[in-house]
Amino acid sequence: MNAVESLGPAELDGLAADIRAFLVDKVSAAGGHLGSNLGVVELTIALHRVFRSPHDVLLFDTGHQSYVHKVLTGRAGGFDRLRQAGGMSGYPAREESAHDVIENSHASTALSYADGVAKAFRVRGEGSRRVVAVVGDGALTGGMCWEALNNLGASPDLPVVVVLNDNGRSYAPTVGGLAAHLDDLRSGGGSSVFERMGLAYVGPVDGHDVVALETAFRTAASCGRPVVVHCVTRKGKGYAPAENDGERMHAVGVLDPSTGRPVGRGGQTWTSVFGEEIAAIGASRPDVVCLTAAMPGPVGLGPFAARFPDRVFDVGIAEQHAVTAAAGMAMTGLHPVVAVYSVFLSRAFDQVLMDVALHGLPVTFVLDRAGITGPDGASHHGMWDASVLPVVPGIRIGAPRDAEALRALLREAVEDGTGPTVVRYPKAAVGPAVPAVRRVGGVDVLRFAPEARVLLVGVGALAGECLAAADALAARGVQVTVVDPRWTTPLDPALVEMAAGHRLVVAVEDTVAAGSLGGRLAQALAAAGSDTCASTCALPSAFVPHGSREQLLSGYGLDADGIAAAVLERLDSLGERVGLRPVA
Ligand SMILES: Cc1ncc(C[n+]2csc(CCOP(=O)(O)OP(=O)(O)O)c2C)c(N)n1
Ligand SMILES: CC(=O)[C@@H](O)[C@H](O)COP(=O)(O)O
Ligand SMILES: [Mg+2]
Repeated sequence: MNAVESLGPAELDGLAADIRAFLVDKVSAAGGHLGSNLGVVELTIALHRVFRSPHDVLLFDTGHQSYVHKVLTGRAGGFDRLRQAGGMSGYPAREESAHDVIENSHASTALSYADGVAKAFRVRGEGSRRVVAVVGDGALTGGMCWEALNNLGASPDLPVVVVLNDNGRSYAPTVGGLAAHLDDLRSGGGSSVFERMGLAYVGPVDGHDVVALETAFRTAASCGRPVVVHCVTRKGKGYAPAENDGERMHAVGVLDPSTGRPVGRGGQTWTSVFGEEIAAIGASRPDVVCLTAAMPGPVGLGPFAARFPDRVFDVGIAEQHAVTAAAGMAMTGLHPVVAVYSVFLSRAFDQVLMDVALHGLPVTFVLDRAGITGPDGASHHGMWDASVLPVVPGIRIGAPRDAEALRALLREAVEDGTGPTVVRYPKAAVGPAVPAVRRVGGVDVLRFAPEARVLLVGVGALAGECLAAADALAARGVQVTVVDPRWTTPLDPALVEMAAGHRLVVAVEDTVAAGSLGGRLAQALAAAGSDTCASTCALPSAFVPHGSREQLLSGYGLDADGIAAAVLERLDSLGERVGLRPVA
């Protein structure tokens, strides 16, 4: 018997209140997902009273709403270091507990996992084990959910319980026909789409009444076939600052719990610079429209939406649809800007390749949270796009080093009518302006040392670290020229020519080394017969854990000290480290 099974109704109410207070206390201190977890307190308590985790398998779609599950499975102590390096993950983590299954924080996957796990139990003769998938109304707007529902509807003997956590919103209110249907169901209207597809339907259920939830879950558990339990909840329940917040405090930084106000954050971010500039562009370019996958606020489309509400399209958590709908818009004379987090574009690679690039369509992808993001861990770092997308024929990828460069690259991107363009930047405050001393071809020279035998190629936001590294190296007698390629794909011939004039070129990139600019530069130098040694300071093809962006970048040598050390090491290996002045 687990900790919650034996509790009576009064004790259950007390437990729910205690958990809510605990969540506000811990998440306001560490940052994390607050509104979503406040909304699933009773739901998760009821789950653990009815189902025997881990014998029965509990799956959380997206996983950002699994904090209560972690409390109920013995991990309350982990919240003091939530999402910190070496601390507890903000998502289910298999190494943390046998109760955790899905580590991927990308939405709309849990029903497919459920279909697979349940079919595997049947094949293995373990058909008595129930499979429960908790999915939000936002995640349910994702196409994979409907692929899974289609299969579940064809498998009447699978004991899968789909717990639909319907709070009516992702960050913003959930959009589309599904939202209208769920509204109908909430008001008791007609048969559900789920029943029409072959699943059973239980609900709507008050998602904050543990007894009602238990009854519904027991009914569902006993029907031995795929069933949807439609739970109606409130995001942010029990904490007024969350309940009154425009995004219900979906994802927060450190807060003052008494007021809900952010503590210590502020300053210009890449996102805010984008938001201002795209709104300015929209004023002079009526053909520019913007698309978001349920994240208008987080990607910075607020200013554009305020000025041009008819030119912003929130498609729900449906990146594949966003990209191909944008292709349709581009085919029809518009210039769409698809604003998504870098890592979420991964699931729409085919759409970028075959719906946009194959047709040479002018779609601009603005990828926020590119590179190491930090606290959201392995399935959130935007470390793949700049290494995967360069294979797309005709694509151009730009990485700004400062706010002015972002504005310029964005304008160049929306001016380009020949094919897909990408502008990518990290989850960080925008650093100080980094002026160029001159431009050669498309390449900005940031620091020129006439006798330099070393060329540092600083990509995007890491250009500042490269300048600091060059200072450190100069103090030790190693002269370095530093450049910013601006557009990292396609490779600028001026960059190749510049690199060929040096003994060593090191590209510094917030992306996976395989497919990086440094790798492509090495290939181009070899093809040109150059004996320049080309190298890259980048990320490994690995799943990088959570931590702060600064810590993780430093750990991978992507800060000034690490870059300087890498240059010295490579010079050493080339026998070029003569006459080195000792560190002062
Ligand atoms: C593929 C993908 N796109 C976007 C996101 C960002 N994201 C995280 S949670 C969320 C909203 C989820 O809404 P819902 O499923 O209703 O859960 P709730 O927070 O309301 O409980 C979004 C858009 C994501 N995790 N995965
Ligand atoms: C779970 C999810 O994908 C988002 O909520 C994400 O965690 C938000 O990330 P930011 O906090 O970087 O906006
Ligand atoms: Mg929701």
